Amino acid sequence: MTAAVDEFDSTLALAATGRLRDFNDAGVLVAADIHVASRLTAMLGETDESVALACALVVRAVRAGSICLDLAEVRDEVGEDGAALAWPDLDRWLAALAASPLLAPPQPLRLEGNLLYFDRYWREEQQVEQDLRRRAARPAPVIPNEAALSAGLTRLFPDASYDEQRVAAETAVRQWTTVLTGGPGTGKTTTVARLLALLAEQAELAGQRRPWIALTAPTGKAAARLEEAVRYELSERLSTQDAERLGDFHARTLHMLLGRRPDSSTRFRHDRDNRLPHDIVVVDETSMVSLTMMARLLEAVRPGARLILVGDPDQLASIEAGAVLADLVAGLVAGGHGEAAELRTSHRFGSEIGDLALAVREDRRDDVLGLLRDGGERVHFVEDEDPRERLRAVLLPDALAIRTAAEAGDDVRALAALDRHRLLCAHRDGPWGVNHWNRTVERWITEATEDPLWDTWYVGRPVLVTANDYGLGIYNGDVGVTVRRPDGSLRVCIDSARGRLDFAPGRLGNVETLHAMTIHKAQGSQAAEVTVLMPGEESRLLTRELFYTAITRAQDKVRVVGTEESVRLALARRALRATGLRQRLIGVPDQ
Ligand SMILES: Nc1ncnc2c1ncn2[C@@H]1O[C@H](COP(=O)(O)OP(=O)(O)OP(=O)(O)O)[C@@H](O)[C@H]1O
Repeated sequence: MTAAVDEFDSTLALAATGRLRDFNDAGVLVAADIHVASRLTAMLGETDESVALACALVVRAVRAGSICLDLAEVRDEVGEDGAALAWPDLDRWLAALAASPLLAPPQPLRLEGNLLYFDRYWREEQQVEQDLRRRAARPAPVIPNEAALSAGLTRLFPDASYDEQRVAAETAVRQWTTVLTGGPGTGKTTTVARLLALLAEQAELAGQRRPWIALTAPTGKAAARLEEAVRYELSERLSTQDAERLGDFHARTLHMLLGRRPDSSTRFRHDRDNRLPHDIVVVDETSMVSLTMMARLLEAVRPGARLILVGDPDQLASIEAGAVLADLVAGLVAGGHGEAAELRTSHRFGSEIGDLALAVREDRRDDVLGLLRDGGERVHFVEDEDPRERLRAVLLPDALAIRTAAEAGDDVRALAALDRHRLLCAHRDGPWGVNHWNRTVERWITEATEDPLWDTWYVGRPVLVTANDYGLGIYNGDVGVTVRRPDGSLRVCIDSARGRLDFAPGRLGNVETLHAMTIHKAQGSQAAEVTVLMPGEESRLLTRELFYTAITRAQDKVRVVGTEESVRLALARRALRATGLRQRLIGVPDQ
């Protein structure tokens, strides 16, 4: 007996036949993968089923954030779902592809070893590689006076606690492109601020003008944090002379720095023909930069400008395709194109969160569980079978504090209350998802206040902006609170990169309630306290990178709610993405 087909299941391509149909029925391919493959093969007259399958699997790979499909690995990567399927023999598959019209001009697909790409990503990867190689091939920056550099390094990185940072800064001074990596609180921003002071001093010694600096990050929130942290370091910790040498600067999102164009979302005003004028470009949260944005950035940076890419390669990669930072760290060094500068020591208060992050990163499972269970004041593990009461005790007081401040029209206090804590979920739906917990917190507020919260917009509703709105000046990732004004009307106060902005609720289209948020959306932001809800053990999203990203959002305290099994599973599963950039930079052809 055959299983009944659900005609309304949007993942099923009912018109598909043969192998594509089998892969669709097994849940490996969805309808969209098959539609793209069917159209491309039909347009170019390709009749070989294995080529259509490869094409559909490339769409699937890109959907999951990969740049390309690794034909040799895909069967293992699909795992159990594909165990009973008829996979093509690798050599025959490669031969069929090599002979396919899809790989003849205009070449919608490109084959590189075992890696199959859509043309666009192949070009972008090639461009990133070539631009990086070109930058590495330039003569190293001239150091006007070695003794002065040494004195500057000692002055700005004075004692043993700065040893790692001093080495990183010296590495950066001597090359055009630097990748500065480190986990939470390892002093990346401190190093950047002091490195900028050092570079400004070097420019002065060489009789050059004050360097023109661009500070940027993929999100408005991350850009604002970078600017604030660099400003703090310069004004509170460094000399007036250092601060004056640097002059004024503002951080902007990468999109804003490159200059948006009304006619394109992937092309910018600054490109190879109209380079950025800056002498130093610092990019924070580089793990969130997609391959496409890295390609656009590299073509826009002047060859003689320094590029400093800062980030944590162990975090989740960009939402869009690519794993650029991790590829750069592995590829640049192994390919001999420059040194990565790695910071390992956490400097933030008690280092429990840093220790936990390091144990997660290094997959030391027993240590991770030990730290979760005996992590002291800053790390908590909630293993209750039903954690609702414990969560209520944490979440409701915060929600009520936001509401009280919002009722009083005090947006500053409401936003401060909102920033105190974040509840992070892996999923949007399901019992451990954002939607469920947003509703749960709203129900608790109703029970506590007897306000039924009928309307979408209520006093104290915290919101997350989910798309850039250049007209309003608010960006994906900005957060806000709905407050009552003295005339009784509701306004939404948003903490944006341009300061606090205030809108009538009706003007905001792309926002969602923020009693809980997904870990993916929390990338690039931090809160004093973070509670992480581990998803059920069957969740495919549960990976080491997801868990690491979640716990490293916490500045003071992290609470993990889940089971030992869910933690062990998270550590065991990797969110790996297929890309060819690492191998290209190393220069070893794929096997
Ligand atoms: N060498 C040092 N000695 C003592 N404290 C330091 C040192 N370097 C940085 N710090 C302090 O440690 C804290 C974290 O530093 P910083 O913000 O530079 O780290 P980060 O790696 O940028 O952190 P994030 O996780 O936010 O990206 C700051 O309070 C900073 O002042």
